[in-house]
Amino acid sequence: MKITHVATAVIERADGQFLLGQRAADTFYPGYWEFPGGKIEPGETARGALVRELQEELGIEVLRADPWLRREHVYEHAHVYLNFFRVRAWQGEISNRVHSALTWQTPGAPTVQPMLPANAPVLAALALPAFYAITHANEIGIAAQNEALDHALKNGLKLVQLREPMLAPRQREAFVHAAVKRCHTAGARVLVNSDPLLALAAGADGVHLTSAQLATCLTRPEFPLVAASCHSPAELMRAAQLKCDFVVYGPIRETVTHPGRAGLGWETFATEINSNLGVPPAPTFALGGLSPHDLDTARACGAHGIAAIRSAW
Ligand SMILES: Nc1nc2c([nH]c(=O)n2[C@H]2C[C@H](O)[C@@H](COP(=O)(O)OP(=O)(O)OP(=O)(O)O)O2)c(=O)[nH]1
Repeated sequence: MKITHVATAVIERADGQFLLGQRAADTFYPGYWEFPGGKIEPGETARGALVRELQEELGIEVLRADPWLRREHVYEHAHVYLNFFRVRAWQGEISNRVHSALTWQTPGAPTVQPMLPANAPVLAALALPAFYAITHANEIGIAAQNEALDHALKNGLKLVQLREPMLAPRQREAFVHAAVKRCHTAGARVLVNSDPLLALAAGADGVHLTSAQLATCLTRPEFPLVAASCHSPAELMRAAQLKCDFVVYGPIRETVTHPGRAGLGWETFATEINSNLGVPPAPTFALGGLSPHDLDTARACGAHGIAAIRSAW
């Protein structure tokens, strides 16, 4: 079946809610909810199609569209390749011109059903926050890390990686058990770096695989969340094949943790995460010498968000 290329928009208001439209009666999957967008016409870029579709469907002019996820799905009627953009800036009032209804929804808590089948992973990705904080108790000490973690959780941190390969096993175990409780009490999700058994024992939400583990892991570990560290397009592809929920990719800049490893820079980062791997990559957090100030640049390059060790605490 020939592939139909589609451009789709996650249109987001300043309060974080995003827009869904209900497919009209005369379409495939009538009554199903979808992101606004449509087929890319011959000669059009994905971005060009997005701008045109949002004008036609909603009467708005897109001011900025950041590339985000790609998804491939085979329906009975079509084999689609969806190019998702995040749209946070537009001009004009949204008006409903083609859908049965429009609704604003909260990431992670949609209240409408059914969704188009291709979109389940997209909705899961939308529920991931833009910032992924990584611990380094081995460097700053366990007490200081606990204090910093509590402070960050109080300020809204929602996704944490406990990355403590250098702590002695007993200390690491105690730190991880306590940190998982701290995160859950604050409503944050938490992954344990490289140790599925400890992640399971501590009740963590998932495991974060090192790139070496990614290379040898044959099936997706059984956790609600599985993430991986990637440093090349081949590793991005492997993570996508394993159905990782997200990856971190870098380093963007040279870091204290990896001295001598030159930074990729934003241009290479953008080229590599947007390259055609044969399989669309998982949502990607940029990593390596970054702070929340870099979020805007990361998003313009196609990242989901930013991951950080030092600037997180
Ligand atoms: N707009 C949109 N389409 C999606 C999403 N998810 C998803 O699988 N699709 C699929 C459904 C369609 O097969 C295709 C979108 O093309 P479309 O909306 O222009 O096409 P259509 O077949 O509904 O209508 P038409 O242009 O043939 O009249 O992509 C989504 O979130 N939004």
